[in-house]
Amino acid sequence: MLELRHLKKYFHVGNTTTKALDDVSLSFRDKEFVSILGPSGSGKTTMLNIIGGLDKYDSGDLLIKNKSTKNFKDTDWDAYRNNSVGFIFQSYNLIGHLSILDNVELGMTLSGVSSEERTQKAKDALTRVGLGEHIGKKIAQLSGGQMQRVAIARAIANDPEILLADEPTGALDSQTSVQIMNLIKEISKDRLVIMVTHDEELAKDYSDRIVRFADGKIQDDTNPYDDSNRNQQFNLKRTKMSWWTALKLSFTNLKTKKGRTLLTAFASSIGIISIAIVLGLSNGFRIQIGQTQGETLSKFPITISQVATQTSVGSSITKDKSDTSKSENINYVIAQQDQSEAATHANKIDSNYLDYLTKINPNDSNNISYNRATGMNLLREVNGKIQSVKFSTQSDNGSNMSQQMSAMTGMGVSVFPEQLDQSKGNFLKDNYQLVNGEYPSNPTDVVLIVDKDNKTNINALKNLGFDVSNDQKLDYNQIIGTNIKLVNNNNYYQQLPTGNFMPTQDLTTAYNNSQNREVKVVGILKSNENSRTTALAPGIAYSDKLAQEIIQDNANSEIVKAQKESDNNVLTGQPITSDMAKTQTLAFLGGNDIPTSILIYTDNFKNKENVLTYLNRYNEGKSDEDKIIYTDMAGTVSSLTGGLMDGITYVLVAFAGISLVTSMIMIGILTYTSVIERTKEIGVLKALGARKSDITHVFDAETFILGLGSGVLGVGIGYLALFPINALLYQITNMENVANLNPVHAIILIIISTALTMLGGHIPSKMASKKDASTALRSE
Ligand SMILES: Nc1ncnc2c1ncn2[C@@H]1O[C@H](COP(=O)(O)OP(=O)(O)OP(=O)(O)O)[C@@H](O)[C@H]1O
Repeated sequence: MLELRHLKKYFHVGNTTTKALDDVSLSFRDKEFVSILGPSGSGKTTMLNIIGGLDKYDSGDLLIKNKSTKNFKDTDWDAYRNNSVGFIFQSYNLIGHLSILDNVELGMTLSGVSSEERTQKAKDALTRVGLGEHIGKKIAQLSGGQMQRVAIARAIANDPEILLADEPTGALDSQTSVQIMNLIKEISKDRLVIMVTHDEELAKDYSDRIVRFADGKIQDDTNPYDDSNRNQQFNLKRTKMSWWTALKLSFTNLKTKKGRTLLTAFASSIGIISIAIVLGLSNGFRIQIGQTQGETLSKFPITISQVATQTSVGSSITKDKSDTSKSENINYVIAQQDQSEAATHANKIDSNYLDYLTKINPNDSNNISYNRATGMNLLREVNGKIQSVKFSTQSDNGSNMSQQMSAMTGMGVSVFPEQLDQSKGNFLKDNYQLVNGEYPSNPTDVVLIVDKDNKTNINALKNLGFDVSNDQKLDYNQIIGTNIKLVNNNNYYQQLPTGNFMPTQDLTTAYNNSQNREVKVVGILKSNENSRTTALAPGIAYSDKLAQEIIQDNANSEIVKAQKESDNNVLTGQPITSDMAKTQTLAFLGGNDIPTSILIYTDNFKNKENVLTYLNRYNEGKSDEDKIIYTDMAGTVSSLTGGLMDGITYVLVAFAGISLVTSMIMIGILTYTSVIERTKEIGVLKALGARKSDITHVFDAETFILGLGSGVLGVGIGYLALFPINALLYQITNMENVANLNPVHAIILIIISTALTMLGGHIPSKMASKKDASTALRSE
């Protein structure tokens, strides 16, 4: 069965060498009860450990069923310990945090015996050792003798061929010792039992054979055996601990020290808590800033006018850096263009550029509004009388052209933005709420914009033909449904014999012309409370489509043709002095479809950046003269806040991250302590056949539980902490629910916490797995 051939095991400590086994040769029968006797330190335990595969020999050979173990790998030893050997120790070596049944089942759990079978076997073994009635007890509730019985049950549960007992009665009174010896004696009937003892009497009374040891050598053998049976087969079944067993072992272990585990989980969750709060705050602020950005930016669109001021173009105005100091030595003056004059730039907006703008990515900006200097020939019937009206907030009731034109340029225009992608929201619906009527659906639908108190510009109403005085109230239905006829140039202007044109005197005929378009006030809108956009000024607002249709109608009208040919204004007869003035006059008459200004609205800084990049790309490779210069009033402020927010978040997360690393180190220390505390358990597990990696798993499982626990705890507390933080912020800033933790961030944090703690605990786990089984078992 077992044969030791010239086995040597020396221990070297400092300069001294202890010959624990000094050329020991010994053979054992398949079934016998052998007692090893000898003085303390003679090498008995060492031999037992080597036979059990807990310790390695230096030289010689150990043959198991005639198979040499010289080339055994760790996994072979693990399997041998698990399948073939059962251990009984003087100090029982039970795992205190497991139940009696779990202790007995542990070895079978390692070798993958099914759960029913191993419970059955464990119960059988416990019955056999006389503990059938005590199965429900905890280890700590047992007497010494009972503990040793559990240990014996554990050793024989899987029916090993060899039972190794190291002073099994050493800690028991004589009466209990007899009971235990009887039990072992009975067990030895069908297997090899090797027992180390100091007790001569017990050895003589119970064993079949006594081997005496002294100084690592065999002194005497009462019943030597010459192993001649060479036909025995030796087979090993590999062991493997499942993750579930590892988790269970660690979980029950953690349960025994609840207080410490909870405190540790809490301490290491502090890092997670702080990161959760920082992320929640920055996430919330980001959303708030996003909203504010949207609001601010729709107030400050990117503006492209026919005449631009160049302050926004870095390259155009360069400062002379050199001549700042030596003004005393200068004897000349410098002629220089006026700053404001130098800063103006005529943008050559043409159909090319307009095309380019329609290709802006709708995700960056979906709303572009065009202001055209087109005049509108509008007529309305008021109290049975046809009168000329207009969409303007100018007070002058006359038809002064330059005033009309100026009303249509710059901020506060009354053209609502065009959408590049109709499917992506609706500027009016998103930013304006309906006070009455409906949102416009046709190009000829116009709306009246009012402020939050339902006030609108009195001139807008007067110019529409309403006879109103300041603070007068008008019913919604007086305004909604107002019909206005839009007359084309040919039907509106008549040519005088002088060649000049003038509006027709017969307004009724013009009003009733079937070619007229019918414009209708369909709704009253005010800006959403949370949007606060003021893109549209109080007064009438209409779509750019309407302006475009007018231009289409009038592009080839008589008056436009005449104006194109004439150097005089065909309405006033006055000479036109500049190209600019001519363009403007033509535009007013509908002879020019180039907008006077274009406003591009974006929702946030990133999109705005993208749009600006897109606009800059148009200028690439163009001469200064041909460049189109835009104005971005909100630009500087916005990039500043965006960057600042990012910066603050990074710094705070970095600080919080430090505490995360601290907790990782803490978990490392804790696992290390746990490894020290559980050294005995590691020894037991190894004695039962656990592999190195199984031991690592047990401790990895422990850190996994801790990491997951502290992650969940941290995120949970983080979420809770956001409530008082939000309440505080509400008091300070009046903003509701600012802090707001993204669930994705929460999950990532839990994963990070688990991963980091496992990382922190992995080194001690590895150390644990490397622990020498015999040393581990010797530890107290
Ligand atoms: N890990 C070790 N490192 C150094 N020396 C060791 C180690 N293990 C055992 N020894 C030494 O080897 C010798 C044999 O020890 P062993 O434990 O086998 O003796 P023993 O006969 O079982 O003694 P006891 O009856 O007191 O248990 C002793 O001198 C002991 O100090």
